[in-house]
Amino acid sequence: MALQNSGNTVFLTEQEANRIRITVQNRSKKCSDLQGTTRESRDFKTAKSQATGASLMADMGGAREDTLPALAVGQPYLPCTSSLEDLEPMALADLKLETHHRGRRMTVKRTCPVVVLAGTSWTMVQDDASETERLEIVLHKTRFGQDVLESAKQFVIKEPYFTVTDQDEPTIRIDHPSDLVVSMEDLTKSGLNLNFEVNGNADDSAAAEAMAKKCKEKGNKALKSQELQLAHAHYSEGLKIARQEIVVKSNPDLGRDISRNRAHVNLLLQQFDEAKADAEAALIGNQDTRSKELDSKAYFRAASAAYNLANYQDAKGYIGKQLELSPEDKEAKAWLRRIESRLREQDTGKYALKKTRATLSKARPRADAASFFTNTEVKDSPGRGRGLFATRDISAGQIVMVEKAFCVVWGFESEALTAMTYDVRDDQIRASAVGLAKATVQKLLNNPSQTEGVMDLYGDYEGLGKKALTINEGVMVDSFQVYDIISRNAFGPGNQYGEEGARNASTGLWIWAAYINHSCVPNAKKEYVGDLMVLRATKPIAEGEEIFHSYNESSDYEARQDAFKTTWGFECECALCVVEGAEDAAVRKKRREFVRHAEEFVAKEPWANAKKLSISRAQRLKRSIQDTYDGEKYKNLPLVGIQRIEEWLALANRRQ
Ligand SMILES: C[S@@+](CC[C@H](N)C(=O)[O-])C[C@H]1O[C@@H](n2cnc3c(N)ncnc32)[C@H](O)[C@@H]1O
Repeated sequence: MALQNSGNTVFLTEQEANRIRITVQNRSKKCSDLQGTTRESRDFKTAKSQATGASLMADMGGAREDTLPALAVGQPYLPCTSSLEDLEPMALADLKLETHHRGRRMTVKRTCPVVVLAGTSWTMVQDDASETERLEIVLHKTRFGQDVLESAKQFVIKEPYFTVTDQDEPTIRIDHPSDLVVSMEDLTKSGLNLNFEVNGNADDSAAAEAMAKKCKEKGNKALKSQELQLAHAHYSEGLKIARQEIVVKSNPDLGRDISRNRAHVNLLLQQFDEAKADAEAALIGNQDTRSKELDSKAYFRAASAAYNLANYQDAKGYIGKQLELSPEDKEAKAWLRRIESRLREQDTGKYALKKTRATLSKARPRADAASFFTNTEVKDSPGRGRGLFATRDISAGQIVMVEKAFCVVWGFESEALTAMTYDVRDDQIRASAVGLAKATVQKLLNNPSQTEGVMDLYGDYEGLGKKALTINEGVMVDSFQVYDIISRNAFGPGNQYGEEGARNASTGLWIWAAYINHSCVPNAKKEYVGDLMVLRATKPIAEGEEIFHSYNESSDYEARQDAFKTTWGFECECALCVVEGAEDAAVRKKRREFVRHAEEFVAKEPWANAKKLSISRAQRLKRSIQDTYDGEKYKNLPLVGIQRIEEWLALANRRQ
């Protein structure tokens, strides 16, 4: 992840790095020693107090505002890809340490309050045989703003992974949120038998209809009190019955009504794929006034879902249909204008960026704008994997591409979290945007149609592959795969709304821009308007030429190479790095010193009221850096070391 835009470079002392490394390596060793060991039965009281003590110790580093929590990226493992009904039940007593219990599932009840820590949440659970164990959810502990473990009392764990914490505490550990199924029955407390017996007689159909109606009413009530998840659960329960043949035959509109209502809840929960499908399933198609009114509502919901999925053409189609049914609907007309603006941006690359910027604030940090990609295409870039290439000539200053972020987590949002991660696979410690990875997983769980776009991005770990895999309980998302992709493809949109530090840097994922490779002599530069990335050409780019931007703008050759190696896993061989790398290390050291003086000067001296004396000093500083460059070798290359002091001089001279 590139944190350079936020100005928050994360430094880790050798001592801290070693502490993280040793903790993780010790745990890995412990885990392999313990593999397959039979679990010891635990008495609830002692287990709970042991776990509490250990977890307090574990969170000490993570709870302080001025430190970054350290997390281990252990050996990744795949999420469960089987439906619940294809898994064999197991009991807590069957657990073996450091084992993934593939092909098994376990139903447990929460028996104590949830302990919520910086990166994890844990609680104690019990099975039917009254055995007790610790259950921990790592990072993905919240969903729809609520702690997952707190949201229910009963859970089904798919293919439980039984391991130990860094403090030697045995625990069932959940890394992939799709491996933890929150019991619907527990949420709705209805105790309904959803597999309604279909005997085809009238009594059965009346009873089934009554049951589905009851679910719908409960859903409506929950929606009214803003309990969205609960409303969704009731509607889903109702739909399971209303979509059974016996009810479809006797009351086809019931399923449509519930679908229409669930479409609304889905929009509020940002589950746009299901919102769209529900809205379509709600369509009646009759020409009476009531049906037209209801269909108009359904089309509006479908349009809203499509808009949020950036399918503006679909959104236009749905709104068009709505306007056929309700030609005077003012809201629909306003939406049509909005959608047409997005289509214009998408097709022409013409934006009202000043106006868009003016609409942004901390309360509304995301831009209402479309992406523009037609000047670019993804192609192979020899030695660099894939890259982005110009499909036409682009002049300097012109827009190359504009992209609305797939996901941004702003520093002031509760999800923002940067952690130091130690990856046992390549022995590297990195500052990772774990908050962004978590938000991305969440977004994919909510909208499986987006999976392929994200999973096709560059990463080292193949995980579940590129396609969304869906089973009865929903889509499966491989969290390790997402972390991997985020660490190679995320950028920082900068501190646009304040409240940002190393621990909570703003970070985002722009899928199309993620195909752009790095060069220290780039031909494009990115800027941000909220979560909109605008990439402009800094020099003329010819059709077919590769687009490059800079992942790290440091003027220090060693620091740059280190960042490329650690964060991005490559060695930069651009023209500038070739010349700089061939220089005597003593020359680079001298330049580094001068640049440091210049940076201190820029930080201390405001250019606005700069006196002649300060300007002369700045000129001297610039010259001293300039003199470290060999004019002949750097003839066509940027002198990156002088850029900051040059900017300062330009501003100060303009004021004179
Ligand atoms: C954001 S992705 C860029 C797209 C990527 N090349 C792909 O195939 O999807 C970042 C990764 O691209 C590769 N990369 C980017 N710039 C490079 C360069 N100048 N030289 C070699 N590899 C580069 C590195 O593997 C890096 O981790």
